[in-house]
Amino acid sequence: MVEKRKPIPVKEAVDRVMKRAAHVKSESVPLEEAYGRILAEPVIASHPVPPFDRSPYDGFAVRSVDTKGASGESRITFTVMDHIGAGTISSHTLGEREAVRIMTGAPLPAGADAIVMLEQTVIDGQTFTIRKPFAPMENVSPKGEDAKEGEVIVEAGAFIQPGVIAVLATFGYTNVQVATRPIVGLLATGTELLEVNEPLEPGKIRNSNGPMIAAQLKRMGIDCRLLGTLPDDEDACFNMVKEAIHECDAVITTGGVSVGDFDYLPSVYKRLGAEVLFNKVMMRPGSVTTVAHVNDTFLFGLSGNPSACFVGFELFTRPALISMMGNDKPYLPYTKAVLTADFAKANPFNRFIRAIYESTPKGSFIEPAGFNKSNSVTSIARGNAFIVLPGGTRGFQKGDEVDVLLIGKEEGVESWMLN
Ligand SMILES: Nc1nc2c(c(=O)[nH]1)N[C@H]1C(S)=C(S)[C@@H](COP(=O)(O)OP(=O)(O)OC[C@H]3O[C@@H](n4cnc5c(N)ncnc54)[C@H](O)[C@@H]3O)O[C@H]1N2
Ligand code: MOO
Ligand SMILES: [Mg+2]
Repeated sequence: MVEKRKPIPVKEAVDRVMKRAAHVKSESVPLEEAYGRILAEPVIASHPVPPFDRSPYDGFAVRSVDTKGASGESRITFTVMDHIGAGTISSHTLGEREAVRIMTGAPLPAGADAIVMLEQTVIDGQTFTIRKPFAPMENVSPKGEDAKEGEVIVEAGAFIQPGVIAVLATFGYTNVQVATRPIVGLLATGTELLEVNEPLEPGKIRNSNGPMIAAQLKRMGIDCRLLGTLPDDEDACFNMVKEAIHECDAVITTGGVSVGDFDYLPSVYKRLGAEVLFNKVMMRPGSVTTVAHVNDTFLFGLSGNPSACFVGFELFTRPALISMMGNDKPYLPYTKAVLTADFAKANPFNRFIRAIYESTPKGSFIEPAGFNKSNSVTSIARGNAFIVLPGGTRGFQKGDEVDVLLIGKEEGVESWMLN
């Protein structure tokens, strides 16, 4: 008899996966390799930024007290005693109506408490005049204005984007403590599968899911262990997965998760004694996506159908792996957009339509990315987002506002916004 599966809502499925996403360890990496990793320690300012009062302009450092009373009719004259650029310290201490010619980034000389921009002066040899008074600290970039010593600048768990790299460099982190990347094994199953370099044969197709998933992982900065391609053979699949769970934090398979005569993943999970978190989700495509857990290893049983496989990864595998690295923004960014084409089909379950999203000054628009069945490979190539239509609806028209999840963004968001 065909196994009867109980479908659960997408949100419930996402929650069940996320609850099991345990943190991986951390490791130290050189700063040059830290981009794209997840911080395992907060970045704390080890000194004030800037570390000294400095000039934000090319100009003259003066004592504000000497500028009192300056006006167009009564200009005040200063004598230039020294000349410094960024990186150099003046040994001169300013006396009455003395100035140091100073360039952007250079520390204020002793006695100085204001900067006159070059454009605010009339220069004559070693002297210049000004026509307005300057307040104490006017045009000065004071020590600590950007960061105070001891301040937490970036929290642990943050995605290391180029700005975080800049802050790490500022504070002299030659090495950074980051979350280790989960070790992920990837296995494609299917007797019909040919390798990419093989010519087509009757009844066969090339394995496109394997390379696609490897690229989805790569987009997250995660390399995978390629476990190859296996025919629909229960023992072969069982042995491969059994071996892989000892070495991997997650094993991703594609194919063989439905109820067909050659769909062996359900019996593989049973033989492994794995806890199946779910094997039917109220969504299309990807309804048969199965997630299981055994010996601290996730088993992501993604569907063989390419679009279903892609959606299953983005909805379940991706946030789980991100959360395992301690990042608290694991979910796809959510937004809304206006449909620019009708979508007449009924949606018994939540539908995730591969779509082309565009944000313009006139608003955000979205259209399905062509042929959109579960077995479509082309719509994945054309899309950059999912249109999400709620289950139990039908007949969305051009002009309707729909829910959208954005794909391929460097950083995600903190919560899953849909049901
Ligand atoms: N009686 C039922 N039949 C099916 C059901 C169902 O509920 N009852 N579910 C359907 C749905 S929905 C999906 S999705 C598929 C899921 O199938 P499997 O995950 O078991 O995957 P396979 O049977 O192995 O293959 C399905 C399809 O995908 C192609 N495929 C497989 N692997 C790859 C790959 N690596 N690269 C490219 N394409 C791949 C395969 O050739 C098949 O065409 O089941 C429905 N059936
Ligand atoms: O899992 Mo199937 O793709 O629902 O489409
Ligand atoms: Mg099948």
